[in-house]
Amino acid sequence: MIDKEKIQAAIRLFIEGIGEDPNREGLQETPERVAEMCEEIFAGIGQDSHSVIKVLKSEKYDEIVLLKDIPFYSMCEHHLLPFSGVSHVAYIPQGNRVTGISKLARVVNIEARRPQVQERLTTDIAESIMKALKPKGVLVIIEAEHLCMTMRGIKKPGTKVLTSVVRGIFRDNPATRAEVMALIKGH
Ligand SMILES: Nc1nc2c(ncn2[C@@H]2O[C@H](COP(=O)(O)OP(=O)(O)OP(=O)(O)O)[C@@H](O)[C@H]2O)c(=O)[nH]1
Ligand SMILES: [Zn+2]
Repeated sequence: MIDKEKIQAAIRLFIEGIGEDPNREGLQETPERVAEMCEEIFAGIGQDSHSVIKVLKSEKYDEIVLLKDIPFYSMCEHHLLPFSGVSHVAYIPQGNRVTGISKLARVVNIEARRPQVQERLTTDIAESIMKALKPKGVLVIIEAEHLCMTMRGIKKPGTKVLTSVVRGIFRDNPATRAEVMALIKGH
């Protein structure tokens, strides 16, 4: 649960810490705004993403399902700066255990809306789907740009970080993996 009062007190101190005046007109309501914002951007803390996945009982399908280019925003846990980009999520159902496509994007949102590192975000999305659907395989790829690498520090704008987590048949069968990679690349 987000403690808005704590966040507001912290932001007031933070404003003082950077040498600004928390009572200056433009900053007066900032602690409240940041607390409101945190409720949204950290909404995934404490949520079990696998519990949003429900099996659509009437569906009969056991081929690749791919959601491509799902946009996401997350917060780097080292610097509390955003990293964002797109994720691609694919799975192959087992025993017709298909879920609603929006649920996969919901899993991405829940896992992204916490302090994160990209590797853990990628792994947690894949494991959540494995846990809920027990599919033949899962593949998650994330392409992201990290503000902590672009606006500060090493300052390399345009650098993309790619991570992939591959489970089940996508790992064991190169032809199946090649098929989904071709779909992701748009062939
Ligand atoms: N593996 C991984 N590293 C990340 C991610 N986001 C940020 N980092 C890195 O976390 C590291 C933290 O390193 P530190 O040396 O403790 O922090 P720092 O002195 O601010 O590092 P610099 O960014 O190099 O200036 C940096 O190399 C960041 O680039 C991520 O999602 N995954
Ligand atoms: Zn960072």
